[in-house]
Amino acid sequence: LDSKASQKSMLHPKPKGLMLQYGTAGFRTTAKHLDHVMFRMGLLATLRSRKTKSTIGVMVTASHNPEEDNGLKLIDPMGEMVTPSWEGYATQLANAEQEVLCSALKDIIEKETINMSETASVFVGRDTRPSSQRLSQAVLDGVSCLGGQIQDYGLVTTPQLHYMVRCRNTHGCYGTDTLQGYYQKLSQAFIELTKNARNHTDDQKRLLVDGANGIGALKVRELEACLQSELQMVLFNDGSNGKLNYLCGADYVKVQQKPPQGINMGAGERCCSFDGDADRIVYYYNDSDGSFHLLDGDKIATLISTYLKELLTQAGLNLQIAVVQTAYANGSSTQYLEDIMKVTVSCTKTGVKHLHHAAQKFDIGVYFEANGHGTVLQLSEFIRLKASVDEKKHAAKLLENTINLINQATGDAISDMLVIEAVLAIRGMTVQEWDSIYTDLPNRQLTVKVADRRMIDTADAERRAVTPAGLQDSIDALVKKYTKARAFVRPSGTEDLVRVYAEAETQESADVLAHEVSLAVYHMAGGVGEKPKPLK
Ligand SMILES: CC(=O)N[C@H]1[C@@H](OP(=O)(O)O)O[C@H](CO)[C@@H](O)[C@@H]1O
Ligand SMILES: [Mg+2]
Repeated sequence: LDSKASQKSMLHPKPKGLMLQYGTAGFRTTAKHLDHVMFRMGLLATLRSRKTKSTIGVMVTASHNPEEDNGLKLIDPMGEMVTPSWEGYATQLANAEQEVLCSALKDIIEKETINMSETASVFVGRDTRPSSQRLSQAVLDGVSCLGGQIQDYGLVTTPQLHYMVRCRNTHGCYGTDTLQGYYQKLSQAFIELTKNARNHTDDQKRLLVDGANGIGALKVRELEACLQSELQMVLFNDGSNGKLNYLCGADYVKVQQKPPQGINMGAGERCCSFDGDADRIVYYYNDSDGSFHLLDGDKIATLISTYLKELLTQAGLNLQIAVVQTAYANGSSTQYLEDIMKVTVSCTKTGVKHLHHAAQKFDIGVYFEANGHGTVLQLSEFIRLKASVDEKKHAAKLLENTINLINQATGDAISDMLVIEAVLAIRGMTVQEWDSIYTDLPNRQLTVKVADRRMIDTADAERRAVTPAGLQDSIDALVKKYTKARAFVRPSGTEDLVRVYAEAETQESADVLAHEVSLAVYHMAGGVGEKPKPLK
């Protein structure tokens, strides 16, 4: 075994000195540097599979990042992200120099007392990046090198692979582990939910979809065939000529606060954007006066939690529903959920794994990052659908179908889109009505380059900077100058920079505050390069 692993690993050599870290959402860097990481993660996934006696997933993708990048995400047995202690192993294994790779492997096997004669099973998927096929081949090499069984799903969205893993390890209780099984489960639930919906006119059924020139676009096409025209999607940025994530996709729309290129929006038309691996979604529309309105993860969480809360009441179920957010959640959304909806709101660090974990603590946990990554957890365990009164029966049926529509393994742009479309149809709500539930505080996100972003340490779910000394005091003093203002800074977990967030009563104040805070970071936390310039 040893000699096989070391021989094979020679075919996937590690560039000497290259150090990478399993970050907020896995490995991510320029595709050229990833071959050895892929091979080694194939090895690691096989160990993880033996350890858990379950199927493990490996997804090759760099999500919303540029086409030239790539990356990898490891998926644990229930379809969730890999557990933190194994993220540590992933980093160790990725960084081991060639000569010590085998002993690094042995260390893990010993520490975790892994029985190498157990069978191992690994599911592999990839996005549409040009480098993904070659890199996923390296993963497969790693798996077969340690004798693991492989199922290669080829081109799938990240959440589809999470779904497959969950299906396999729950022995069919969650669904069938094929693409057809995925489309059928979602589309049946969607059709059940919407077929008797009040205002499901052709107008209401129309949705413009920006596929970010990625995998989401391909998969929307496949889904479409199963929806029996209950949803009429018009697809833009389908990858036929544009570049992946370039001037389009959910991240671009959220950060730039403007529509993607390549979409043809009529006034009031409902539009959505996926990111490059289709695990995020944001909605938006243009007013009749041409002004752009974004409905981000916070608006989505509000819509879904309000709908679920109402259904629970109608079904006579007394369950605690909570919304989990991060510091990036718009202050208006938090206020609306807590004060008007009387829903518990909890705030965690950035990164889906933190939100997912926090959401598991409630009967029903709705979690969304402001950028549109999120889902709902634990519906099925708690809802016993034994309603007797007719009205209750109806609500219970709606709940049952809603559960089937949700990908509980992870945030899923396709599933979230169908949930949102169903809720809007059931409530007979336009995108403008949804938007007007509360009004976002104007906000701005900026980034600052510093010599070492680890200089900044945060506390209180990243809302306060503990180091460098004095930085938080400066931020507090700046925030005080504006009405309804809030600002915070944190080191990114995926890029070598510091992120700055500010919100305030007017866009102008939010912009100025974000710039002032950027300057404070630049001066106090070792900024490099040009001083941050004010926004125009
Ligand atoms: C402000 C922001 O959007 N941050 C993103 C980004 O993390 P950073 O740690 O901020 O780089 O990428 C993560 C992975 O995709 C995502 O979970 C997170 O929400
Ligand atoms: Mg993504």
